[in-house]
Amino acid sequence: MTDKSQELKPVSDFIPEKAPERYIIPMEDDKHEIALSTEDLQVSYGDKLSLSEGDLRFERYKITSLIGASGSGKSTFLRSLNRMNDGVANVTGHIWYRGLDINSQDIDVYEMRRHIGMVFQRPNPFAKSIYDNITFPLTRRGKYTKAELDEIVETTLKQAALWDQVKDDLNKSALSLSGGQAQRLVIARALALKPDILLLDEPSSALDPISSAKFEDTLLELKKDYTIIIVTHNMQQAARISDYTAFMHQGKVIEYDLTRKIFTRPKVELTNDYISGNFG
Ligand SMILES: Nc1ncnc2c1ncn2[C@@H]1O[C@H](COP(=O)(O)OP(=O)(O)OP(=O)(O)O)[C@@H](O)[C@H]1O
Repeated sequence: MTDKSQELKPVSDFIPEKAPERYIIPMEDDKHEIALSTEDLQVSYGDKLSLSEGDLRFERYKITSLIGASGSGKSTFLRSLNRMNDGVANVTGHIWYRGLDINSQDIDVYEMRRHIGMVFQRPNPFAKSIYDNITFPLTRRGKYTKAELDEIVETTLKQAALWDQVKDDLNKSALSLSGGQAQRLVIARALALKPDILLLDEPSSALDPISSAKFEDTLLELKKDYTIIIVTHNMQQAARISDYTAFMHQGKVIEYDLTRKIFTRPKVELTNDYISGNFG
């Protein structure tokens, strides 16, 4: 397998030649870096087109929320961004990341996923110790000393705001953690691969309000170093944590703007209807 990461250009060097005009992030100055962008993205499950006109640009070190009613295509969009729909759906169009179209056939998908990590709705720790949950994906593909692994475990658990709670129990089974702790462990596991971008699919829907609030604090802390794209049904959450929000409806991005604009003065009536609770 070729190591495509060799060819990745610094994000700052990359300005898509053919940037989709329709949903370009509303830039208020010219200091915005684009971490990832999609162009003409379409996703079909069999004959059914579930995502079209998915042209978005995601800004680096920001949180972007994807909101919309059930079945509007949010997860379909998100999962396509790191090729989780391979073998499940037909995904056409381009996903630009550091100058590469990562939707093309010759991409090393596993390597790409080290750069673009994903956390699912239900925390899915492995039936292993807390320590091994973080180190297992690393040692499968590379060589690390014990000291290096110790360091990674401590750093990522601190980043995910879990270290203080588990530092004396690293050999305990991850299955003994609470839902909120397990979700933070899964985040730590994703961070251990040092991704650029974190894709989160309704990551706090299974959490109680206190765990969810802590989780939001963790995300706000993480955005200093990571670009985060999150699917959420919780509009208060989108309004609290995200810089940008895309509203989706029936497989299309209807409106994409700064979060404060989407939630205070959306341009499209349908967006207004959705955020006012008139449907969904
Ligand atoms: N694996 C699949 N096979 C067939 N159809 C699918 C599959 N996954 C999603 N779909 C269809 O694609 C459309 C979009 O679904 P998707 O899960 O992306 O929506 P969503 O906005 O994330 O919904 P929710 O908020 O309920 O998770 C739906 O009509 C759904 O039935």
